[in-house]
Parts: sequence; C-alpha cells; structure tokens
Amino acid sequence: MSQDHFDFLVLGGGSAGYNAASLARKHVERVAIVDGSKELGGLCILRGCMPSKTLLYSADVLQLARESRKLGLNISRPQVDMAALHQRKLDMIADFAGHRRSQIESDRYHLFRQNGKLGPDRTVILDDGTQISADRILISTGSHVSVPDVPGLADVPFLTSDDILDLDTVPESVIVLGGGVVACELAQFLCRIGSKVIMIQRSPHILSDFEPDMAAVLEEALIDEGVELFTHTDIENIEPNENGVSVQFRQGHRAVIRQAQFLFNALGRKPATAKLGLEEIGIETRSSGHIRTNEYQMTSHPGIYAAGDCAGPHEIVHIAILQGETAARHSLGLEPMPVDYDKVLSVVFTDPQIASVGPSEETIRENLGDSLQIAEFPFSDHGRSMLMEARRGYVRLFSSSSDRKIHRAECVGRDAGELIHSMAVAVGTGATVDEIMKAPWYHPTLSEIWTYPLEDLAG
Ligand SMILES: Cc1cc2nc3c(=O)[nH]c(=O)nc-3n(C[C@H](O)[C@H](O)[C@H](O)COP(=O)(O)OP(=O)(O)OC[C@H]3O[C@@H](n4cnc5c(N)ncnc54)[C@H](O)[C@@H]3O)c2cc1C
Ligand SMILES: NC(=O)c1ccc[n+]([C@@H]2O[C@H](COP(=O)([O-])OP(=O)(O)OC[C@H]3O[C@@H](n4cnc5c(N)ncnc54)[C@H](O)[C@@H]3O)[C@@H](O)[C@H]2O)c1
Repeated sequence: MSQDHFDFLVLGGGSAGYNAASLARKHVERVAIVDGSKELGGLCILRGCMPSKTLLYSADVLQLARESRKLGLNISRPQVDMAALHQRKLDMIADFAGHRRSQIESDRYHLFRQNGKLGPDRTVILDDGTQISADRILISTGSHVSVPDVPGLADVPFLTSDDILDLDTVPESVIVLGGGVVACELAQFLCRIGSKVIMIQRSPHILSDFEPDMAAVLEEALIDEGVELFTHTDIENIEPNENGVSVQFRQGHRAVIRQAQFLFNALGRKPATAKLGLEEIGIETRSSGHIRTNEYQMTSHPGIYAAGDCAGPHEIVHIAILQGETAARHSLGLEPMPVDYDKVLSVVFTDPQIASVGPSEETIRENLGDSLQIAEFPFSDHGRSMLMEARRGYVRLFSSSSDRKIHRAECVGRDAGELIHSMAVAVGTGATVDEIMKAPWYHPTLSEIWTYPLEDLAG
C-alpha cells in the first residue's frame, strides 16, 4: 500500500470525525485525520458545548446567590468577576482541548494539519496540493455561523457565539437576533452578568423547534430577569450608529426601533460544505447545503460518508458521534444499526432548563391517534422543587393505551437536562409505564416528580 493511501480517512477532526477515526482504528491500521483548523478539538470543545456550559454554570450560581433571600440567606451583592470567569473558561477549555489534541496527535493516526477537498476516486487534495487517498472517507467538516439575508446585517459589525464565549468584560447592552438555542442560552448569560439584553425573534415564540408550552416557561423567566423580548417580528433594517447599532423591526402593526452597544447574530449555523468540491464528484447536497446521506451516513458517492453538522439534520454532539461511528462501522462491514431520530434527546441549558426525548408532539398525535394518553405534573406542586424554590416548569409524559409504552417525555425546570435521562432510558428501551413504575424512586428527589404522571398513566 502506498504511503499516501489509507484504510479510513476523516476530513475534519471534530466530534463526528474524531470518534469515527477512533472506532475505525480499532479495526484497521492506517487511519488519517485531515484538519486544517488553527486549533484542534472541534466546535464542541473549543467554541460550543464546553465553553458555553462552563460560563452558564457560573451564571446559574450567580443567580442562585441573587435569589438567596428566598432560601433564608443573606449573600451580599453577588456579582461576576469577568476576568476570573474568562480565565476559568480558558483553563477549562485548555484542559479539554489538550486531552483531545494528545489523542489526535498520537501515533495511532496519520494527522494532516491542512484543509482538504474531495477529488476523484476517493482522493483528498490538501491545501498544499498533496493528494492522499483512502478506501473509505468520512466528511465531517462541521458548520459555521450563518449570515442570513436580513436587511443591513451584512453591513454592520456583529458578535457571534465565539465572541460572546470569549468576553472578558461585561457589554453594556446587546441586541440578540434570533431565539434559537444559542440565542436563549447566551442571552440569559449576558443578562445575568449585567448586560441590558434585547432579544428579537422572528417566530411566534422562542425555541421554535420546541413545543410552545416549553418555550412559554422560558419566555416568562427571561422577561422576569430583565430581558426585553420581542417575538413574531419582521426585521426591516439594521444600521450602525455612533453608539453601536440600531435595529428597526415590525411586531404586528407596530414599528419598533431598539439600539444597543453590540449586535449578536444568533441566527443559526450553516454546514461547512461549500469549498469541498462535492458537486464535481457528484456528492448530493440538500438545499440547506447539508450533505445528503442515508441512514448509514452513506453519501451518493460509493465509499464516501458524511456525519455531524455538515450532514444534519440535528446539530447535537451525541448525534454527530453516533453518525460518525455508524459511518465507520458501516464502511468496515460491521453492520451497525441504522441511525434514526425517533428517540432524539434535546436539552437547552437555560434556567429553567428545557429537555425532551422522543418524536414531536405533532408526530405522536398522528402516530397514536385515539390511544394517546398524556399526563403531567408541575414543579410548583412537588415537594423537592418547592423546598429548592425551583417552582417553574413541569414534566409531561406521552403514552399509548394500546402498547402502554412511554413515547415522549418533556421536562422544563431545574436540572431538566439531568431529569430527562430516566425517561430517555424508558423511551430508548421501549419500556412500558408499568415497567418504569417498578423502579424505586427516592424521596425527596427532583427525579421523584416523574412518579406523578406515571401513576396517572398507570391508572
Ligand atoms: C455556542 C454553541 C453551543 C453548543 N452547545 C451544545 C451543547 O450543549 N450540546 C450539544 O449537543 N451540542 C451543542 N452545540 C452543537 C455542537 O457543538 C455541534 O453539533 C458539534 O460540535 C458538531 O461536531 P462536528 O464534528 O460535526 O463538527 P466540528 O466539531 O465543527 O468539527 C469539524 C472540524 O472540521 C474541520 N474542517 C472544516 N473544513 C475542513 C476542511 N475542508 N478540511 C479539513 N478540516 C476541515 C474544522 O476545522 C473542525 O475541526 C453547540 C454549538 C454552539 C455553536
Ligand atoms: N444545548 C444544546 O444542545 C445546544 C446549544 C447551542 C447550540 N446547539 C446547536 O447548535 C445549532 C445552532 O444553534 P443556533 O441557535 O445558532 O441555531 P438555530 O437554528 O437553533 O436558531 C436560529 C434562530 O434564528 C432564527 N432565524 C434564522 N434565520 C432568520 C432570519 N432570516 N430572520 C429572522 N430569524 C431568523 C430562527 O428562526 C431560529 O430561531 C442548533 O442546531 C443547536 O441544536 C445546541
């Protein structure tokens, strides 16, 4: 075998690519990782999940301290120390990234620190013109911030999530464009550290991919904390002014103008597929730019797979890893399970947190028809959440009178991202209400809240 030919090659060494390479390396000798980023580690570690959750956790503690009087405590003037917060984030990320870098740079892999594009016959052409090839290739190039066609947006300076995660001072005021996951998590963070935050969302409610009831709880919390929230808007113009930026928009018949020191573009991400030469070798993409794959992550080109944000349909790390590993397994003849999104698990790390598992409510209603049974319980009536003063939110279960399985679960409230996992086990394994009821539930825990809707469904 030639020195520049590999058994398995990943183009992009983030969550999808690295995990696919790691799995492939257990079965074949020559595995190549091609990644041209300034720093190795991928979005999740460097500019996504880990830095954002590091900062959000501190902001949650700050808020708890601010609300401590409710708990009979007197914590005077809690406030953020931005220099220390920023340094802690840098240290945390350096640690995670260092670990990943040592894995990728180990002699288990052949690492090429350049960007690449696809050539004919399963070749990859690196930036310096070198050509390498492989029996199997995984495209896992991730995504970048999108700049949609909003009037004026392309002509004004704006911050992205990368900039917010790297702040070492508190911005005086920020207009957040969008109401997706990034917008909600980071708008609350900005508000809690002391910025005046104005949020402008096009859809009728924030988190448009989530159920309206879930979003409503968070909207109320954001407004109570001081975020000025506009939903159902239509942006007409964005322009710079001497103090920063001004955004002109309509909300119904009302014309509104808001100004702030900074604009934060949180209008979503686009797959990083434009410069890969996909069209030239016949790899199909969707209108969104995502690479079209089947349930084994195979593209339209034999021997070439795609996984993670560049393939979609979800931009979530555990899905990127699952897709990458499925591609590696399939390409090596290891007969993986096909990837299906029926049991998709989502968590939004706001406060209250928002979490769900299973198909959307609309799909469940279609699938279950008259057999659908729904039961719910509010945090405001549950002993543990009451004593924690965590009264916002609810849990809701969707079952069927015919198979008695738990098909979907929703949780909005304190630690929802942890609480959802017991129901993720139920939905993931196809457990029935009666089977889950047999589990012991400790008193008084937050988890115990699930027993109320379970008992209702059990009749
Ligand atoms: C602010 C923020 C917070 C997030 N929080 C969460 C969270 O809490 N939980 C969660 O599940 N998800 C979260 N996500 C989403 C998650 O980070 C992504 O879904 C995930 O990291 C995508 O992994 P990936 O492997 O597809 O891409 P990436 O990790 O982006 O990896 C792609 C790699 O490919 C490289 N590359 C690109 N083009 C080329 C090329 N031509 N040649 C060679 N290399 C190339 C890039 O440099 C990069 O290293 C968050 C995202 C953001 C922006
Ligand atoms: N907790 C987590 O798991 C987590 C955290 C952060 C990000 N992520 C993932 O990262 C991805 C990116 O998140 P995001 O929030 O940047 O994107 P998103 O797609 O979730 O949200 C983008 C928002 O911008 C709005 N928008 C888009 N184009 C617009 C336009 N032209 N005019 C007005 N509004 C417009 C959309 O309606 C939406 O509300 C998501 O898929 C998300 O799953 C996950």
